Amino acid sequence: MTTPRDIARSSLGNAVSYSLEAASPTTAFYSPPASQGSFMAGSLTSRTAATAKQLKPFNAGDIKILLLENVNQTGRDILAAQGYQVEFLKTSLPEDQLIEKIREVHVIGIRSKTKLTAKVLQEAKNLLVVGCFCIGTNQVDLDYAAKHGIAVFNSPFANSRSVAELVIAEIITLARQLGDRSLEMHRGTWNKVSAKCWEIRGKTLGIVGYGHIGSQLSVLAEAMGMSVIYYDVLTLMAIGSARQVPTLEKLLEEADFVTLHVPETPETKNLISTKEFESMKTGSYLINASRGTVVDIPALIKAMRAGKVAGAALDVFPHEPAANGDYFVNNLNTWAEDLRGLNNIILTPHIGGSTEEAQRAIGVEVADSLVRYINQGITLASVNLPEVTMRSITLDEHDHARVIYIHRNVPGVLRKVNEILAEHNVDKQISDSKGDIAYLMADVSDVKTQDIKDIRDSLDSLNSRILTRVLY
Ligand SMILES: NC(=O)C1=CN([C@@H]2O[C@H](COP(=O)(O)OP(=O)(O)OC[C@H]3O[C@@H](n4cnc5c(N)ncnc54)[C@H](O)[C@@H]3O)[C@@H](O)[C@H]2O)C=CC1
Ligand SMILES: O=C(O)CCC(=O)C(=O)O
Repeated sequence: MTTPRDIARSSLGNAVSYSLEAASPTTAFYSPPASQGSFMAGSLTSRTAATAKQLKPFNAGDIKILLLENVNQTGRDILAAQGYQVEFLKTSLPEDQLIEKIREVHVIGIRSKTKLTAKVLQEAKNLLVVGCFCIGTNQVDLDYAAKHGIAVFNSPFANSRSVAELVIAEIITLARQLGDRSLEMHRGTWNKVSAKCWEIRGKTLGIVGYGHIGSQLSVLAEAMGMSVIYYDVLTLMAIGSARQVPTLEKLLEEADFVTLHVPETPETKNLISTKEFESMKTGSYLINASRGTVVDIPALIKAMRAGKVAGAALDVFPHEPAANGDYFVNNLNTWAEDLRGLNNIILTPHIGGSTEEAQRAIGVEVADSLVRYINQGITLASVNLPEVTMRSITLDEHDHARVIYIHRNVPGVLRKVNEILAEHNVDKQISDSKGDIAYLMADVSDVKTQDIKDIRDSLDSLNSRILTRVLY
């Protein structure tokens, strides 16, 4: 069934199909300015596409991109170098304003705060793709997006090291009560104490979630003389001398410092609550730089007041404000003032991944993924669509077109698609599925402008269709 979104998105395609002849020879080729789109190792897009033909599903200038949450300059440059229209905002937007804006755009770039729920996405009639300029993708309804042919990309590990380094800093800061001493000095109080201040050498670090961040942290912690144990739902190879433990309870019973590096899922909601605090060693410490929902904060407050937990560092919270300002109060999270009143607690505004290095690398990685997807339909690194890639159509290949057909994964689709493509020479074709959704890409030759419209119209008429794009 054709939805308003499909009509809006294909009308972009139609509008541009007819502008094919009007495209100037230079705009038909991919040649971003050398000064743009590269940082350090450089943008993948600008490195790999030199001899590739830039496929024209549209005039690049028709593509509207909204970048929220202060996406790094590197990413903005790569997208602007393509000639897309890029609107940039430093903050995220409240839902009503987001809905207004998202109706207009083909691409949205966000970080962790912008919630792309089904309610928001259903208003996004033109949206082709979402770029999460971060690791976490829990803020996007990935399933809804896939079912409506909206690809989602993220940066799976460019900020892992930054988070791991922050956690190392926090372990020492908590062990030495540095936060409290510093606050006292700022207030003019000299308070030289050693009671309950510790070296971290020889202490046990318990890592919950031994993925990119957890395993990186494991290496750093061992280098500083800590013993590392970890708990993960998967059996994972231990790095160095680290040791996997079979249950969360076992980890909590053994660790002096517990640090959380799991994604936000229904299973990780309140993963650490009253029962888990009871299992922890008296005088141990908790660090959470994963997602705010993973810790039951009222239970943490109780455990800290009771002396069970000697210190905590929280970088993430169940409700985080959309912009910087004086927002960390009870209006946002009912327990905010209780938390602020505790001793030896480090509270940071979700800055785990906020380093120049991480943000620059993320900007390049995600912008490259977006450009590849918009211009060539390549889904490599997509988190919600099957990962499909094919070599580019080259400048020598005239009258070639790339057909992309996102469809429901039901029997008989390939036969019908190939009947439609049969009048042309299919040079290469690939198809893959992920759950209910399949992604087919075919490069066909001997295709004239009128054929492009016919191919798209025929594919659009199939009832398995989610989205058709023909790039040429
Ligand atoms: N504070 C910040 O600025 C940042 C926070 N993050 C958060 O950190 C999380 C972890 O990041 P990565 O290490 O890159 O993710 P990852 O996907 O590489 O690793 C997560 C690990 O957690 C494990 N896991 C999942 N559910 C679990 C459960 N119930 N119990 C135990 N283990 C479980 C997985 O098997 C996996 O090994 C992200 O999902 C994100 O939410 C990521 C980057 C920056
Ligand atoms: O830097 C950000 O805004 C988000 C960092 C984060 O939590 C992530 O990458 O998942």
